[in-house]
Amino acid sequence: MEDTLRPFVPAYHGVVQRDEQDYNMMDNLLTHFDSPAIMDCKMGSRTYLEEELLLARERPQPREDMYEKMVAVDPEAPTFQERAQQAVLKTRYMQWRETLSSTTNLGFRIEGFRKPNKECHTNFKRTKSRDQVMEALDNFVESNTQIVLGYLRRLKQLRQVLEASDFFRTHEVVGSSLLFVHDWTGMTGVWMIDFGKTVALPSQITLDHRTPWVEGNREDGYLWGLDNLIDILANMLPLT
Ligand SMILES: O=P(O)(O)O[C@H]1[C@H](O)[C@@H](OP(=O)(O)O)[C@H](OP(=O)(O)O)[C@@H](OP(=O)(O)O)[C@H]1O
Ligand SMILES: Nc1ncnc2c1ncn2[C@@H]1O[C@H](COP(=O)(O)OP(=O)(O)O)[C@@H](O)[C@H]1O
Repeated sequence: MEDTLRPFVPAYHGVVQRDEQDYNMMDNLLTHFDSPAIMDCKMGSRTYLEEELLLARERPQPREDMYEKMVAVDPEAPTFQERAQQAVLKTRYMQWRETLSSTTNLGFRIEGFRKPNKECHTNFKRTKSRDQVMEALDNFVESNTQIVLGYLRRLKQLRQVLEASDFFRTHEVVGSSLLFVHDWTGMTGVWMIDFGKTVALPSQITLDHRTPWVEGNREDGYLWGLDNLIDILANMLPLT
């Protein structure tokens, strides 16, 4: 990854083997915080790669585990055929999760957060509207304006860097998260994590990450989501 993005990703220290398993070594982003609050926001308007969609068409592999996860949230969600199979395709499950949450309408969703007292909040599968998202963010920052300002500053810097980045322009970035961290001293940080589904584009394609996705254009809605996230945080500030 290029130099300009380096302050926004954990430093990577290669692969290590433990008990015949490979592990990616990277900096612990929580090191300099004191009892931090942590939030994971999954960015983008789409959470599966275009190549996953093609594969699902060529070799459909219905998933029973995803059917179970689906009915646990909404017993009415499966179609007649899915009910008969007691299984759903991964892309169908992912699309259902996207429309249920704010991924489709805002281009990001809250996956979960942990408060400094270690209380975990992970029940955001149906957190969809602007107001619902704002309420959850306000809970995370405990209505602290200084924390919101710190996050806004950092997110605006990240947006500037991403808009000018050749790496970003030439990669489809799907399922990647922003990790938000703050503590009682008022220190804040935001980093990009989880690049498991970040793929280089063919040389003739570049993305602006804002144009709506239609199959084939590879757009992922990352910057559109970041715009919405910045806008929502800015609207949480008291009027001056
Ligand atoms: O969040 P829930 O509803 O449980 O669904 C999960 C997440 O979407 C995972 O993405 P992430 O790891 O980014 O959170 C995804 O892994 P992938 O990133 O591999 O697609 C899982 O797919 P499977 O690993 O195939 O089950 C899927 O089951
Ligand atoms: N460099 C890091 N420093 C501290 N915590 C991290 C770091 N990377 C990931 N995490 C924590 O681990 C969680 C899962 O990370 P992620 O990269 O999404 O892994 P996975 O794809 O296995 O879910 C994040 O939400 C965050 O809380």
